[in-house]
Amino acid sequence: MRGVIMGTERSTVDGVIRTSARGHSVLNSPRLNRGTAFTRRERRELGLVGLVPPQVLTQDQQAARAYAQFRSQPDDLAKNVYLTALRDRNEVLFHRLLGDHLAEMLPIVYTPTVGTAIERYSYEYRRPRGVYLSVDDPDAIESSLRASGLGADDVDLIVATDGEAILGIGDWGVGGIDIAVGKLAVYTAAAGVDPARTLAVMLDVGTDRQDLLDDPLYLGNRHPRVDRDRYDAFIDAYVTAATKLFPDALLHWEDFGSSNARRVLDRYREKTLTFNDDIQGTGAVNLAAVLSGVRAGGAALRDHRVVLFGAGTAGVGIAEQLRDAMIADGLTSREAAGRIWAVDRHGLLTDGQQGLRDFQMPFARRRAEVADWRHDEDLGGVPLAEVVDRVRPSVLIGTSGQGGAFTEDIVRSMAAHTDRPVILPLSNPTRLAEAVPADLLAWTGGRALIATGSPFAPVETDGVTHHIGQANNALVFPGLGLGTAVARAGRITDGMLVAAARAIADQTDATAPGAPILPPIDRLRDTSVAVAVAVARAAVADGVAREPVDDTVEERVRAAMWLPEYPPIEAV
Ligand SMILES: NC(=O)C1=CN([C@@H]2O[C@H](COP(=O)(O)OP(=O)(O)OC[C@H]3O[C@@H](n4cnc5c(N)ncnc54)[C@H](O)[C@@H]3O)[C@@H](O)[C@H]2O)C=CC1
Ligand SMILES: CC(=O)C(=O)O
Ligand SMILES: [Mg+2]
Repeated sequence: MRGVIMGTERSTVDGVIRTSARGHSVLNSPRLNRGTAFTRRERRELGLVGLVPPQVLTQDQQAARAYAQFRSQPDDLAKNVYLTALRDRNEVLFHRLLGDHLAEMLPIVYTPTVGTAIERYSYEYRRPRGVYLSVDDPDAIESSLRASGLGADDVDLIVATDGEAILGIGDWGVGGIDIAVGKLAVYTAAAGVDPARTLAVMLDVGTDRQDLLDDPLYLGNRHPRVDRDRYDAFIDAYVTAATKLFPDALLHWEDFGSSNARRVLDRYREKTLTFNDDIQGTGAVNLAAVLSGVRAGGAALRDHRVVLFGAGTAGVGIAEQLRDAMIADGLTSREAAGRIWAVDRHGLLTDGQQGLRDFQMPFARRRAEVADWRHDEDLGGVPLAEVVDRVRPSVLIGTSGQGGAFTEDIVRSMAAHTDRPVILPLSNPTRLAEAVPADLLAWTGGRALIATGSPFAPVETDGVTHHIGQANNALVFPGLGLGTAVARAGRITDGMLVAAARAIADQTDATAPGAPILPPIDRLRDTSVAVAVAVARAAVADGVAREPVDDTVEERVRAAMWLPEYPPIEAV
């Protein structure tokens, strides 16, 4: 725990924090501070007598007061700001509160409210969190990472973003750091990743959002995003420095623009311990939702037809994992790809289509195949409605960031040909969901099996309460990170992702009326344990584990989980 404050160590043997800090230095460190919960002895030894009010509270009392303060905030953004401030004051208490009220608070620290916090970043800014690396100062990358105070053995995980494709809301420049910070909160809440052993990194390469460039309060680099050569050199310098300083850390990439996301992952995935959440995490959670939905519907995965709307980072990541799962289910690679129809901003992906991107090509249909389908001149291709009419899909997935794109006509057309349509409007935040569950259930007579990217309340139809699963990569990445750490895996393999997906699907039984197709958020910790166990085993099977895994793996996973308790603290 060197990153906390000079002169502070947390023993790996007895868990005791030993610190030479005194007085305000202790209170101002969110990792050392426990405010009114410092005991009388601790107050005396740490020079705190007179600096905090006399009463000593338990953590339970502190948590009750903080929860009341949270509840009294006027709106969700204010709640987000409140929790951020709490995290900056007393990190253990923040995680205690989040863990106790996960279903209520996750939408505040994560999607959807984190999207608003990112849009408002330069206005709501109070204090920095994480490391801000600038493309204009590449020589400072290493020293900035060192300035975190963390040493080679101190970091398990770094979440980095360049802020270009935040959720579905686009380029928000430096404000994007809040998605990295939000993901880290989820890692800890869901899988007990020790927050002291993580870092959020903003890779500031500029922004193309003119409003931000014109805004005098904007806090990031005030220039357009740099060209590809400078970009790649900067990313390379970051990876080189991060892997040199923190050789065991998992490098997590979040919310990059689609071509950069793919290129960066492809460049480093074989060389280092790295993972793109939007491609791989989303692919895995979606696979879990489809496996669970398909199981409830009764037909084998290989017999399904999938229409995917929005073939960007997440969409193509999903298509790849579905294709691979269908291959595992007995189809050839060609047959499997043939069961997926991907639609993007110019309609169905077809070969030779203008603007088709490299990573989309494996999912482009032959033009001849759709020659007599209705084309929309303005769109420049076959629209979603026509694709659904022709294909009669049993699975419809949205990763387009286009709120309301799954219209009543489209959904009714789909539902006319399948008993249990699996419909996954995955776009975030909430207003960008391709459809809302209440409509989907109304249009399908309650038959749709639904999961959404952002949380939705249960829906009542014909006396059945339908619980809506949240198909968010939050079901995947925390357990993936934990399992990777327990097995000391050197790489993230496709096998580890499939194992995560299967473990999630096994956590729920969607056959009961109204049951969700994914495990609920309030069981996120158990889900993450199941994912971590499956991931650790898969790491061994794939030959990337440096730690053996045996029957005790679940115990080891649970033992590795950090808990939001105040550890013993001693003045030295
Ligand atoms: N539930 C989850 O776990 C996740 C959800 N997402 C959501 O998926 C959405 C997309 O995210 P990314 O793939 O990272 O972004 P992206 O920008 O890489 O992909 C979006 C794709 O949608 C396409 N598109 C835009 N307008 C369209 C239109 N009118 N019709 C059809 N396609 C259109 C774009 O051309 C692009 O290919 C976001 O809303 C994001 O929040 C992303 C990752 C995880
Ligand atoms: C959940 C997530 O990673 C996204 O919407 O980008
Ligand atoms: Mg994301």
